[in-house]
Amino acid sequence: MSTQTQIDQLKEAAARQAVALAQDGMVLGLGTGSTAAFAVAALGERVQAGLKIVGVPTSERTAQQARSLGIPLATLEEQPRLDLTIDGADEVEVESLALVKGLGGALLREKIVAAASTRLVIVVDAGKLVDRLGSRSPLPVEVVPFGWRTTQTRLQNMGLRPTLRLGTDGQAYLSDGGHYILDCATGPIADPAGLEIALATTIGVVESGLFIGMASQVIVARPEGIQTLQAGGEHP
Ligand SMILES: O=C(CO)[C@H](O)[C@H](O)COP(=O)(O)O
Repeated sequence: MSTQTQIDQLKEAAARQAVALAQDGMVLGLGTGSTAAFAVAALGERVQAGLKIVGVPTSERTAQQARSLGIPLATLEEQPRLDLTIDGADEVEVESLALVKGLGGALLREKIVAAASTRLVIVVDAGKLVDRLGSRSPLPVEVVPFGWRTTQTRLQNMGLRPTLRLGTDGQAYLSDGGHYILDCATGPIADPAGLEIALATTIGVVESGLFIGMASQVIVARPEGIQTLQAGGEHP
């Protein structure tokens, strides 16, 4: 079996554990990415078996998958409070459960949905765990297309190394919101909360992939078993 197949099996098992938290009557945020897709698939099975929930998708991609599985969907306007969101992440800082998200391109909608959720449960494989955010992944920053090079220069002046994300067609990648993404090499980030505030007040920036103080629980797929990290300490 290839390593990738093994990682996928572990991610699927961890995603199923997250989906086991869903209960009748809940409004659920549906994340985006390959791990979140395993969770949506498992949720689809539970809905087909009779679970009564409503999902709020974080991307057009996830909405399409959920619809194909018969998961009832709502907008945030229809369901402004969510009980639980299940999503993936690109990096998890072990001590704080701060996250980098957005390599899948859905960071803005993911952050809006996460902020409306009572609980945000993140599912990752162990390779995503880091001591400091920025150690293994670039930090995606969603920006307005108009004047994006001036925004890029502002980010460079903050010490980041931003590169415009391209789509498979070689053109600038467009998020569901019609924005560009600048993937910023940062190196280990000493003060993620400070950087998030600095980015939020940078002209041209729509949102950053820093999710600080949002995750309530991280379910980690490890070859030796599934581990749950809770905000405030590991779960037995
Ligand atoms: O933030 C995301 C999408 O915007 C994804 O959750 C993140 O990129 C992880 O994706 P994957 O599970 O495919 O590794």
